[in-house]
Amino acid sequence: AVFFQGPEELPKNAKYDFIIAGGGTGGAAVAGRLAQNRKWKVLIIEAGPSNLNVFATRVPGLRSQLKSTIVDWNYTSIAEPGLNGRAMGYSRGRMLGGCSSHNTMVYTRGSKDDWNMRAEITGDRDLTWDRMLPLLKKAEKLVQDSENQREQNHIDPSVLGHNGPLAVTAPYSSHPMNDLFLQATKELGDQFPFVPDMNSGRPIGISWTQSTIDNKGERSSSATAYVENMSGDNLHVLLNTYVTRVLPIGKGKKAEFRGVEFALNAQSPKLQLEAKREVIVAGGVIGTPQILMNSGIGKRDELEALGIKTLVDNPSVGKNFTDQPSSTVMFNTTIQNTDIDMTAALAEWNATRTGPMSRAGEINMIGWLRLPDDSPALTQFADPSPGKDAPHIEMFFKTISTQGVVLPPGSPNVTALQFSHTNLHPVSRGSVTLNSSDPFAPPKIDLGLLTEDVDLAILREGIRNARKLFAAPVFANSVFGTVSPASNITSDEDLNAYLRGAVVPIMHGASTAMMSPRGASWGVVDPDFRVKGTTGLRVVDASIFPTMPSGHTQASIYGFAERASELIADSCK
Ligand SMILES: Cc1cc2nc3c(=O)[nH]c(=O)nc-3n(C[C@H](O)[C@H](O)[C@H](O)COP(=O)(O)OP(=O)(O)OC[C@H]3O[C@@H](n4cnc5c(N)ncnc54)[C@H](O)[C@@H]3O)c2cc1C
Repeated sequence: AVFFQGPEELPKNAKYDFIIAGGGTGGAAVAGRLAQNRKWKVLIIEAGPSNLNVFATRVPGLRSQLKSTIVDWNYTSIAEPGLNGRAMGYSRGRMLGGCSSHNTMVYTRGSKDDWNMRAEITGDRDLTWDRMLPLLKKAEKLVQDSENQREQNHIDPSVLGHNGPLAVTAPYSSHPMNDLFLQATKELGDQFPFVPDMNSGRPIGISWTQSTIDNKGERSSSATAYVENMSGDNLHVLLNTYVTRVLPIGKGKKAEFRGVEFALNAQSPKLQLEAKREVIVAGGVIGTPQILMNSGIGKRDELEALGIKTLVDNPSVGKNFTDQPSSTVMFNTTIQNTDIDMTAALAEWNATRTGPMSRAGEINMIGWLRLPDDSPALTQFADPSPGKDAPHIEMFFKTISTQGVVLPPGSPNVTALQFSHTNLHPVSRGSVTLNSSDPFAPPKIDLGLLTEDVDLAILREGIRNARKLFAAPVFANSVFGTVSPASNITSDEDLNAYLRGAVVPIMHGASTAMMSPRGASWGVVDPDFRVKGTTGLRVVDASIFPTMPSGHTQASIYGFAERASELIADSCK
């Protein structure tokens, strides 16, 4: 690819077939695929810098150092009514690769039911698990970890793709917790069976974690996979440049939005370019609705109240914001801690690309819980999961440490097994709306978390079931009661109070430009990713998700990006 550090460097009279607004996970993936046709000139316009000079994006173990830096948008939500009025920090990557350049790298395709439900909601049979599988595999490249450890029984090699650009592996440490979990799967096999490969379509139980890390112990992102690895000089990347609007060209019946307006910053002049074929908006769950609304595509009365002329009246833009509510649960434990000597670990990574810095964590197992049918959450409320192959809760085991444990003053130090405990299929919805007609002004973000009682009920049952998991015989002498929530917090009322004070968004925001059937009176894009009521304009990122996956979001985005790339290429034949 050819990089430009700002609009002044862009060649005069440059002409592009496709312009991608936002070079994040979806945007860089679709750009890289389109640019494989060397006859097409493709331009990415990305608000942030290149990933290439950001050291911490390369080192898996340094990922948490990227949050709240200049390569993060550092959004803040409103005071959330469901979270005791707490305003939440909301991290989004602001560099080439977007969130895939700074996320935790967990790679989860979700369950078969997720994709089948997406097909049902959108009326597009091509989104079923069976039909999406070849596209997911097209993105993936199963690699051995950088320590060349045997992956037998950690990954089923027949499940993942082998020839795609995105490296996926299951690196592991020698921490004793991994074996303890395997023993627990034998003792509690009914509810927590061992899952040989969590990406095989039914992630229910305990499995080895798969990560987007390559064989050299470095992060694999949409930037490294699709821009660095595969592109030629027909892919141009305009960095540090903010897309303010997409613009209609001509005066057809359906507005042809092939124009893009952009600027270095709020003080600099706005420039325009016209794509010969299409504009693809990929600004992510917040950036995409913001760009659409600034362009006059949104709910008429909301836009007009800000003085923005409505070009396409679509009340769904920015609505349906969905994220998975999560709280850190902690169990008191005497198992060996996972603390590492950062300096030594970094020296090891620099020398040999091995050790703790080459992994996303020291505990390498992940837990997926499907609540039993007679669980109070499912007898009181309609089951929000897409089907019996889908878990309700994810337990992402993070650390065993005294660090991060917050107890009342004067309490003795406690070493805690800490994990994020996440409701994968929330029913609560939030929104992204504009605060002003200034395209640079951060939008108003309402996460909407825990505004529906069923979401609390699922989390409560998740905690109760986690307590059952750690009551397995194998943990009898090493894992004791929960310290967060405290062991005496057991009633619905007490758990609700705890959760409202503890839940945070897991940062998997989606669905603010949701895909719906062609002709539907709701939704923002058709199943071919085209923005309803327009031509020449598509959206490819997490904002189009019809539903959340039973897991993390990046794999779904790569799958959608692969599909969009094929549809776009087909429509240009
Ligand atoms: C801290 C964190 C940890 C996570 N961990 C995981 C994980 O382990 N596994 C997983 O699967 N998912 C994880 N996720 C979620 C996942 O990474 C995201 O859902 C996904 O990468 C989002 O992809 P996207 O294409 O929708 O948007 P993004 O990747 O956010 O891309 C949007 C891009 O558009 C750019 N942009 C926005 N507005 C403009 C504008 N006006 N002009 C120009 N450019 C613009 C942004 O800078 C960005 O590069 C995590 C997310 C976070 C924040």
